[in-house]
Amino acid sequence: MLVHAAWPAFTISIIHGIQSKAQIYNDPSIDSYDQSDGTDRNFPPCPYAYGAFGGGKVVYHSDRKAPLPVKGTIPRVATEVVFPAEADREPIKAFLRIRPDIGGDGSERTPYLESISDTAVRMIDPARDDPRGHSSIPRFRLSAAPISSIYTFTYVFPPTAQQPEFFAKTTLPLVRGLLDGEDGLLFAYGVTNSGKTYTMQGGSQESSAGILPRAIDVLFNSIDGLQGNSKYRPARLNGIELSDASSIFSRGPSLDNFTLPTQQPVLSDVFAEHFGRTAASEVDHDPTTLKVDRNYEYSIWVSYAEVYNERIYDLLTNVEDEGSGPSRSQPITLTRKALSLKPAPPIDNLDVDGPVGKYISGLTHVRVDSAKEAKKLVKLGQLHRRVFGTLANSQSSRSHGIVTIKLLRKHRGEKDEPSSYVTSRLTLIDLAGSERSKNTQTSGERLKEAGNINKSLMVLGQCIEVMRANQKRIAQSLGTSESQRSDTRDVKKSLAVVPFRHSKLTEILMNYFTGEGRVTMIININPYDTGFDENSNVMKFAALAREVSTSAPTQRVPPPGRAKIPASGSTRRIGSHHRKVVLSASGRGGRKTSETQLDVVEGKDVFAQDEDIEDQTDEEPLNGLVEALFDEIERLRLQLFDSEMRSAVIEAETRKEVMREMEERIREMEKRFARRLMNEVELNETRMDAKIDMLHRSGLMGKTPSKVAHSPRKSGGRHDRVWNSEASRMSEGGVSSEGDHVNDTTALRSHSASPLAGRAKTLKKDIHVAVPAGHSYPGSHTEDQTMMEAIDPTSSPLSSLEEEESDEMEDEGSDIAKAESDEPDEWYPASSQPPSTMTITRNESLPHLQQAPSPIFEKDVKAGRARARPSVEKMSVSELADELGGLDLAIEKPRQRAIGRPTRQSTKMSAAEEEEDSIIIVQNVKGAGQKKKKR
Ligand SMILES: Nc1ncnc2c1ncn2[C@@H]1O[C@H](COP(=O)(O)OP(=O)(O)OP(=O)(O)O)[C@@H](O)[C@H]1O
Repeated sequence: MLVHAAWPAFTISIIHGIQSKAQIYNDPSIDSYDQSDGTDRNFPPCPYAYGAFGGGKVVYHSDRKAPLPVKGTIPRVATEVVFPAEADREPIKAFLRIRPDIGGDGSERTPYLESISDTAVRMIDPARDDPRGHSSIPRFRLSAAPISSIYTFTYVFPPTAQQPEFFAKTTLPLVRGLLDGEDGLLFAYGVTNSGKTYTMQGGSQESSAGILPRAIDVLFNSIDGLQGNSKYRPARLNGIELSDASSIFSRGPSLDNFTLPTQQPVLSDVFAEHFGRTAASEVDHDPTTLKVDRNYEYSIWVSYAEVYNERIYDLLTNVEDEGSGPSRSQPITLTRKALSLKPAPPIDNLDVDGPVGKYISGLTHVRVDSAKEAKKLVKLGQLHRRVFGTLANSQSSRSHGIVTIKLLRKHRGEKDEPSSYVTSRLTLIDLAGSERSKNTQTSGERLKEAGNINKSLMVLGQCIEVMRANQKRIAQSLGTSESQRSDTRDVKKSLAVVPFRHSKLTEILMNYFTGEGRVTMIININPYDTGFDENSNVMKFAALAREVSTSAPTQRVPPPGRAKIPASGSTRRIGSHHRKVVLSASGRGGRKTSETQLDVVEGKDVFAQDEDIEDQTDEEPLNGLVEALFDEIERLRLQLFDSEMRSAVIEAETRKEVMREMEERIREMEKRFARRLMNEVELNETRMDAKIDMLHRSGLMGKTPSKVAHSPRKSGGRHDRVWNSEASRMSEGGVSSEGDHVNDTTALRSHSASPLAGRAKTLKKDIHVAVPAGHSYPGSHTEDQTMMEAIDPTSSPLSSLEEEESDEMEDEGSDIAKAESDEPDEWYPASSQPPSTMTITRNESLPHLQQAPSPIFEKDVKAGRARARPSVEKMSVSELADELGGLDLAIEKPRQRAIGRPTRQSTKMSAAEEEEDSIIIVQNVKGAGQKKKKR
């Protein structure tokens, strides 16, 4: 409401507009409506509510005698008043044009946008793709835009689309409308370098003429031979005025009226260069001809304005230089005037009630009699745009270029008076790049310029958003069900005010959105070297705009009588703004030939006309608060950019650091695993040795040490040496017959056969204690100690080694370690019956071991060289061999597993099996397949 109070004139006019429409609904003659015909019910379009809604025919009935209907009741009435059908409202058309890759480096780049149909595209954030090709892994993104989105358009033009095809689909219908007396607006929206200017003007190659020169061609083709010689010219928005003979731009061909600044060397260089060169596209001629009513005579007028830094300038006026220096080194002062916007008088547009929009006061309209002239004029405007531009020698457009083609039409049979003329206009706008200031690396004057570009485009987006919301609300109030329906008059009163007045651009465009006219939007996208975020914003803008409808134009009829408006008046200067522009001219081959500094004086309301001065209400400054808010938005935007940059830097550094740490840890893990693998291999070998020892001791101890010693696998090994020394000791002392029934503790130690025994030290001890009682081995463990080592898995060297490894892995938080620890630690198959407690039964013989003669000594036994113990004799050699085979297998298993992935399971399984073979274990069976957790 604060905002409303700030713009009384504007708000009042808006309210007035709404009221004037509302009067229709309040009119007792239109007191009810009927839906009995089954058509969709719709209110006529209200230009101030900016409401377009639904489709279908609207039929209002009238009965003057009947009272105003109570909300919700729909009495049937007699008289029928037909308002513009819903079909007369049409949504803004949005065409997408994808720019081809013109990188020039020959490398094929993949666009982040792909067409999925003629009307839809999918946009996928390239940042989603990991540089290593893991596209499914999303990287950290700063962007708030969704990773992948689908956008729909009226039509999508692929990069291969050619200019003629593009023109025919997008602009030709608007040209058709212009010839029929309808208004049309087309604007190109997109970030810098996306192809807006190429689309509008064209390129330098053959057949690359843009939609503007093609539209001019089609117009002149169509009215060929029907051009009139009128004394009137277009004025304001849709009005006409008498041409003033004194006005240099009153008649065409007006190009002759322009003087090139030949006195200024640099300017003349630039102008000559520009005018002297003819691009291939300029000779293009679109042959399309549209059918027109040949009973009319036509005249075409062209104007070219630019909105730069929230000021409007005429690009079709002579460049005026004041006090330019005598030499090239001194800056040339160029002056140009900023034009003001004025509300168009109702007489200019009788199609709508109340104010219909604003026009650029004092804008030059030049009559053109041929396509060639018109194109030259546009070229001149382009040149002025360049000369006055901030980036004078850049191809980038930092202003919004607005070309308006007006067509005056008069029936041949009518008198040459204002009331006989109908004006229609087609406005083509090449908007400045929509990217944010961060990409333009601007500062000072350019920052302001970028801020103003942002502002005007932002306001355009806001207007579209508000219009869309208003239209939605009106559509809802006309809901199909009784419960949804509400009084549209109330809804319209509460509609939000569309902020057209917040920028010059939207003020100029206002009439197209609120009055009649077709609006076409071209979205230019460069999916190769333009930011994803920027293009996402462009796409969102297009998606919003597509939901807005405008009043379809109706063919205008001449007004009953036009007020005579004076052609021109005196001028006066109000204010000015100085700006420095460096201009350089380049010779052939793009070589810079001359450069000079221009002092551009941009007057605010310079040379305002008398009539304008009288009507200064329009130029009241905007509410200070609104301006301050815009400044604040810009400041916050810059702050946001700064913090985004800082975050990006921090993120990059953090990533690097984390990467370094990870690499370091992976290297350490590799080393640790290699070490562990080696340990496993060594352990397995040692375990094998222990097995062989056991076998010898159980059967043929002392008889064939040399055979074992000569085993090729173990020859010369550490174990052999131990074995030999033990064998010799045993042969010296002899093995007592009691040796068959060894002391239980001794048996436990010597046959514990745990893989832990594989450790050489332990093995030595075991072997040593196997000697008859009374012999001791220096430094040996006590029997009890050894027993505890044998039965306690945690005290074994292997277990401690595993513990150590496991702890290391867990400490590292390694996935591998976790995965391993998550696996069942020890699964005992049903047959193995896991021991829940293990007790050693003392004073029992070990028949199994005693009866197992080694196949290694089988030959000796047979040959009588070795004497088997009595108990051994009871067992056949083949039975023993079977047993051994089983033992071998039990040993082999963990060896194989150790190579793949050493686990505690494999080690303990083998240990358990060995224990079964070597000692008698009383097992308390808990159940088959029971999982024994290590921790
Ligand atoms: N469809 C196309 N085919 C071939 N070249 C193209 C096409 N669209 C654009 N280009 C080329 O891409 C470049 C940039 O295009 P253009 O100048 O039209 O971008 P822009 O959006 O107008 O940029 P700015 O907003 O800075 O003015 C130009 O060299 C132009 O010739």
